[in-house]
Amino acid sequence: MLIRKLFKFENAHIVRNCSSDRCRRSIHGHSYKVEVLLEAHALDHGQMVYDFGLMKGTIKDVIDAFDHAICFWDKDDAEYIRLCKEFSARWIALPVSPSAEQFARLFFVLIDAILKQTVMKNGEADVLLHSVIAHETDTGYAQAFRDDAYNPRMGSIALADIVFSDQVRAEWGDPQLYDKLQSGTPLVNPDVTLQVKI
Ligand SMILES: Nc1nc2c(c(=O)[nH]1)N=C([C@H](O)[C@H](O)COP(=O)(O)OP(=O)(O)OP(=O)(O)O)CN2
Repeated sequence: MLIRKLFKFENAHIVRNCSSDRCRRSIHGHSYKVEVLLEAHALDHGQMVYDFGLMKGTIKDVIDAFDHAICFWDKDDAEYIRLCKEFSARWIALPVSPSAEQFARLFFVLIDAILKQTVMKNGEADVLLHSVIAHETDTGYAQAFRDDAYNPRMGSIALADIVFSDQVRAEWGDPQLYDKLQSGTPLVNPDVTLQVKI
């Protein structure tokens, strides 16, 4: 069974080397919508694949980091990168270009790491990230599956190569969030008291 939760953020970028002229050499923004699809073959004690409420913890925090930020490819022109950092407190350096395709892959890698480190407390069984859909506009989206996220032919994405500005990190409920994610620190879900014996 699949469940899906939708997240939203506003973000600015340039996508170098693309065919669309407006896209490749003018900073522009999008109101992104990100669909996170989780898969399981059994249900938790609440008879859910994974409580939507739990997805509003670390998963939401990581996606929200991209809100009101500028993203740039770390291979972009050094002066452009310097100016992005100078004029925007919220910036994110990426190891890949910020196309819809790469956003879908980036979020897959980030959320996959979160789920792998999450200590589930309510009987959740084999919850896996199925795919991530990144809507760049109302009419265009990309969907990344596991094979895409870790496909070196599409560019390698390591957590250490996604760099969040100090301002982005400071605005997290837990400013150590990304350090914890990189070091494999367990992310423990809240304990649950069962009202009905099973
Ligand atoms: N496959 C992709 N194609 C394009 C991407 C992308 O990420 N993946 N990105 C862009 C630009 O960022 C552009 O801003 C969006 O392009 P487009 O869909 O053409 O935008 P419109 O606002 O013109 O959309 P309409 O709904 O068709 O008006 C370009 N291509």
